[in-house]
Amino acid sequence: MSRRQIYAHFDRHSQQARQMRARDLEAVERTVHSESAEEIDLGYRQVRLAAVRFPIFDEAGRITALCTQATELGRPGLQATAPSAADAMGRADEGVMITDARGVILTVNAAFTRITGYSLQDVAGKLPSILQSGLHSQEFYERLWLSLAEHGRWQGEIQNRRKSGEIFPEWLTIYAVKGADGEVQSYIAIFGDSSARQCVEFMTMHDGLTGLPNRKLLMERLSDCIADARRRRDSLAVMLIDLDNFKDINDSLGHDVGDLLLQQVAERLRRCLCDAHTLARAGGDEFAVIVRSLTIDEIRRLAAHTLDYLSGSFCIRGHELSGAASIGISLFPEDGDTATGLLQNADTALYEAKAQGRNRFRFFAAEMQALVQQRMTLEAGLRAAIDNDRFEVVYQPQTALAGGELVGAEALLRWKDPVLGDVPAARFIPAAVEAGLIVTLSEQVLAKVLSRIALWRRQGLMPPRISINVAAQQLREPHFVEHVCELLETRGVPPAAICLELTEGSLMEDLEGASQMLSRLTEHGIAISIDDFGTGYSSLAYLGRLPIHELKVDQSFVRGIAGEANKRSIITAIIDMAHALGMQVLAEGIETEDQLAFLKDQHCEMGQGYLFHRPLSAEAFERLFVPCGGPPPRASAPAARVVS
Ligand SMILES: Nc1nc2c(ncn2[C@@H]2O[C@H](COP(=O)(O)OP(=O)(O)OP(=O)(O)O)[C@@H](O)[C@H]2O)c(=O)[nH]1
Repeated sequence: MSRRQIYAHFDRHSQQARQMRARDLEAVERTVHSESAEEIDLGYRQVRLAAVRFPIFDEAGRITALCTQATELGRPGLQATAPSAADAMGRADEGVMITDARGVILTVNAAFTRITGYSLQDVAGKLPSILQSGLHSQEFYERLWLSLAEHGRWQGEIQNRRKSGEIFPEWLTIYAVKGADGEVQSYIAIFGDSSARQCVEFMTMHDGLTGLPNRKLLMERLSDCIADARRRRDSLAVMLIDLDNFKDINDSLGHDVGDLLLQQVAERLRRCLCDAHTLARAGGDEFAVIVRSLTIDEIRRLAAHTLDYLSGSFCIRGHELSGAASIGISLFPEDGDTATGLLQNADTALYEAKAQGRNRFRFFAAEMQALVQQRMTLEAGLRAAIDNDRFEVVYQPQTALAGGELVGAEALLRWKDPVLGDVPAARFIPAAVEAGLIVTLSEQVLAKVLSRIALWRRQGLMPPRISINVAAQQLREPHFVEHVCELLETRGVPPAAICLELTEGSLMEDLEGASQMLSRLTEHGIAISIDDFGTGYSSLAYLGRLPIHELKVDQSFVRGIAGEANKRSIITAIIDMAHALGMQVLAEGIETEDQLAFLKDQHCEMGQGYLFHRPLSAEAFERLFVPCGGPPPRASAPAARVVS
């Protein structure tokens, strides 16, 4: 190619680029779609195109992109005539419908027939309402027509009905085509499911993981449904479905497995809820359902059915996982008449369902708001108390029943909040569990107690063995044993100086895992005590297999010593069996001489309670220590016996 030919080649292309750009700019400036017939010289052949340009708008009505769809019309010479609109429409992938200014359908293209099932003969002369699904409110259509009148276009997702009766979502753009006099001459509606534009729009309105409508689309649909329910005086409810303890699955098996579970849950929900209800992913592990035209009883049954349906296990990468969930429900109009209000109150009801133990549904009730508010205040207070180290550890002494000497103490938490005042442990511990703060809090206490023991030892004092409570959630931490050992080592505290107290329930959650963990703790020389013994359902046969040093008889039994023969029998049985298994027994909540006498009679080794001491501050407690040189307190744990 000569230099002149090369220049000519580039000239031709830059000229074509300028022409195309001019057409793009024109479509952008006019903010309407435009159609044109174009010829492109590819150098090796001429191409004739029917091009349609669509501006793509953001929510504020600004143009964010321009989409050009061009269809080759054939080589010049093969097709001598200029492309007609019908020709371009016939080749388009998207459904196209053209109406006159009154909305009467003039023509449709082949893609329209493919998507809707209606031929041109079926719809010519009819109104587009032939496609209506009945799922949109009057207000929805009013907004559509208003937008067409004001801006000359409308764009959005619409649920339409095919000739077969099936309802389908489509991304629709309608243009009002005006004549020179400014009057609307016709409307062009373009819809389909194969263009990049629709794909982009779909992505902004749908959740990428599950393909469900996202929160944005949920809010739009909910607003439409509210308007529709108001107009038709129909019922409407919002169900918020949140998976229970989903975080544990992410934490233990990884986000990938969590993602797969979310996808399968979405699929199961799709199957469980028929098309009449709109399902969306509201965010995280939360799904929302817009329930239309059901009575309260029907909604109740739907919620119970949904929980049932989800609670069947899911098999993901070889793991059997639970899809158990909680549901909060709000009703229109009594619980709110806006999308935001209904969702907020469904969320409050959901919070209540979680607080009451999960795997249940709750309808919103006005009094829940106060409860939720209280819990949120408590949770915020807890977070601040943890951050600002506002918890005080007090020590309740433990006494040998036979000789009366000090043998240990249980570290107990006290919280005096600047706003909430004294908050009892029975209130803040469950709240910390509920808020997912119990592990952080327990670790803080452990570190605090070990630092105090280290300080006493540095001061030459000889503290007795200190018992520290361990939460069930801590046992699930994979590096719990290492963490405890590291804390002991860095503070220079011997393992025998502490005893870890666990509840029966926390062991029974995963007996195998707990057994391994306890073995490792005792191998390091740490004593183990079972708290609140007798209140759970664990059998001594199970516990006998675990390396446990001590059983604590729950104070409810001790309180019953005076008047309830069965409580006395239970205590006797616990003590006898514990001794047979090589464990010592400590009775909690001893308040009277009679209780003490009975327990001594049964050879219960130790006790704690107001009869001996109330919980004491660290300073008051240390005054009980035996001075150096005196008889040493029993700081070392008795050997645990494992019965196989
Ligand atoms: N795998 C995965 N996890 C997500 C996704 N979005 C949010 N999450 C996680 O989902 C969890 C949801 O938190 P919560 O609902 O408070 O936790 P939960 O364990 O289910 O607790 P409850 O709802 O109180 O039973 C968080 O740990 C998020 O990190 C996602 O797309 N994929």
